[in-house]
Amino acid sequence: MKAPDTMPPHHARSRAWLLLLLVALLLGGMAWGLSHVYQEREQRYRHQIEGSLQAVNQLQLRAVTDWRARRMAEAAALTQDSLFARAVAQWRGAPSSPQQAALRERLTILMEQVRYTAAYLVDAQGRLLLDAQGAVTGQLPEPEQQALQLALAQARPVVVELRRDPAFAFAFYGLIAPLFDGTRALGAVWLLVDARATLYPLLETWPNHSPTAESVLVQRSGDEVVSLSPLPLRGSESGALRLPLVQGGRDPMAMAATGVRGAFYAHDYRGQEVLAVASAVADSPWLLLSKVDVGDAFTDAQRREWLGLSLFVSLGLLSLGLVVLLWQWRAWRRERALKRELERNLRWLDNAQKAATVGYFTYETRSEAFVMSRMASAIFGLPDEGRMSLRQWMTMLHPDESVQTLRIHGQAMMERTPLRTQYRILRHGDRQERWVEVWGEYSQASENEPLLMTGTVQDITERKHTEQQLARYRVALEAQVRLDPLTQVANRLALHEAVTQEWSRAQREGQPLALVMIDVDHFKAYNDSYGHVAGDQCLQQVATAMSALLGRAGDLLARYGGEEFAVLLPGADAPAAMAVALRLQDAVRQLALPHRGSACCDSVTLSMGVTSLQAAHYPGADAAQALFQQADAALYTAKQTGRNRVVLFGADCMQALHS
Ligand SMILES: Nc1nc2c(ncn2[C@@H]2O[C@H](COP(=O)(O)OP(=O)(O)OP(=O)(O)O)[C@@H](O)[C@H]2O)c(=O)[nH]1
Repeated sequence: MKAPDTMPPHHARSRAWLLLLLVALLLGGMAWGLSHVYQEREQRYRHQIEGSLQAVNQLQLRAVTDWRARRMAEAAALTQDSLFARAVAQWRGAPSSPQQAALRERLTILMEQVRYTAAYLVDAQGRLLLDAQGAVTGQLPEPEQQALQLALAQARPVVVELRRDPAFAFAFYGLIAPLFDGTRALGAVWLLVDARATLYPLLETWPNHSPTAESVLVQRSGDEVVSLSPLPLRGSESGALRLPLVQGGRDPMAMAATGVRGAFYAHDYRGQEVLAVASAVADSPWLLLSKVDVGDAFTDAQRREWLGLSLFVSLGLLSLGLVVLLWQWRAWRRERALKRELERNLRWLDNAQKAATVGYFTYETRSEAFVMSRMASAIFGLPDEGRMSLRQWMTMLHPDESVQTLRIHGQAMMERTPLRTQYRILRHGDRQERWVEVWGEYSQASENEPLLMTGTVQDITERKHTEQQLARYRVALEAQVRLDPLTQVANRLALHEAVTQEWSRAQREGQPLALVMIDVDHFKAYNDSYGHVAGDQCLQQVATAMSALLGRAGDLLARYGGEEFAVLLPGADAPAAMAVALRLQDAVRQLALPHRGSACCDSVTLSMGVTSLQAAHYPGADAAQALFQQADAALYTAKQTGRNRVVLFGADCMQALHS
């Protein structure tokens, strides 16, 4: 099965960081771009707003200047009106009603056409003579009196600047137009303009309605600055606003009075931050101040700006959201594919575990707990909960192997070597004894991470049973291989192995080793007399009798071949071996097996050759052959010297040995 195409965790982590960095850079770039655009546009709007306020100011300035010029021109025209002057001179010389009526009419026309509030004819001393209604009495107020003298002296109209006078309920603007009859000063016409009617409306022309916009005419008066026109934002407060220049600070009126011109920012009499434009009205002491609250002026611009920006930001966020959505969607799809792959693999692994009865587990050294797969839990006879504590596991170990198992586990953990072990457990639930084989490896992701062992566990109970049966069978088989089938004593192979083994031991321990070679006398004749089957039985009886006699550990009776036997006697010196041999001979004699074919006796007899060697005197393994040769030579001598006897190897046997 193809493994899912997964990415190593550190690669996935670094990719996530890279992505985060990119997003941060993108957002940072966007923020920088936005603030840059915002600042630039704010600057542009600021200039626009300042420009538009300046334009309004200029417009109003032009209107006010024109208004003054027109007034002056009209006054000049009156001064130049020689007909009117002559009429005044005649009326002064000889006052008559028709002439007075003509003069009144002229004054009325003047008021109606040029919208003067009042027009008085005064004499050269400033006494009031006539107005549009008729004759009047009184004296020019002081400022007008001074203006009259100046006008008469200069022979041209003189302005009496806008002011309030207790005699009038309104602020008024006055002009003194001197009249001359030739070079004789006749007096003057005092023209009064109610500023409310024609001047103030000029300051209310604003292209855009702004609740905080206002224009005001101001004039410096000594150390003060005085408002000449109403301030709508002052509300109900009436009268002129007077502001000492030393306290003016950043008041726009004070700043204008001290020479600031153009657009500037200030704090007005309400304490509001305002954008103001100040300009001087030509040929007058007036200053025109137009202002608007900064907050108000910029609100609209900001609203438009924010709208633009929010559209931009919304678009940015929308595209970012779309990218994130796309990314999420792709991640979700990839995750779903991986999940499916993982589920397939887990199913496959589960099936594989079931088929192989292999479970997998993880052992966490920090929590001292095994986290196990379903199959591993089943092997340990636990419910399908997937966890087993170290203590729980230890109590399951078979008492015979628990120490060794713990030692092997501990060693693998200490040395970080692969763990390969088999041990028995006693399951708690069903009390069954099971064999398990565990393969595991310890690992540690980093210094700070806990040591972890992952591995597999397999139930090998059946395999173990089979192995044990095989072992038993093998032992039995091996025993069979070394057993003589007829007599059930050891065969020649077993004898040779025993001789080699005992010879080595005898050499190590410095002990003697004795061998007795035994031959049934005239056995051919026995077969001939009683038959081969009887011969077999005879051999069996002889073997059984001799076997019953040998009781010492290590003593071995073997059938050497045919009717020949051998007895190996570890630790027996020559006399001891002789004694055993004689007892064996006696045991067979006592069987009293009839043997009519024997030339030496009526019953079955044995001939024996005995030898005992001190192994230390024969270095080298092959020297064991000497044992056989000597025993054989002794047996040969026994046969040669009449049979039914025991001969100890000695000098008399040497000839047989050599032959
Ligand atoms: N019944 C039986 N006879 C066997 C067996 N093995 C060997 N023999 C017989 O034992 C006889 C041995 O004869 P020989 O070697 O001539 O020796 P012997 O007749 O005993 O004469 P001596 O040894 O000189 O006393 C042979 O006839 C073999 O056939 C066996 O397993 N069963």
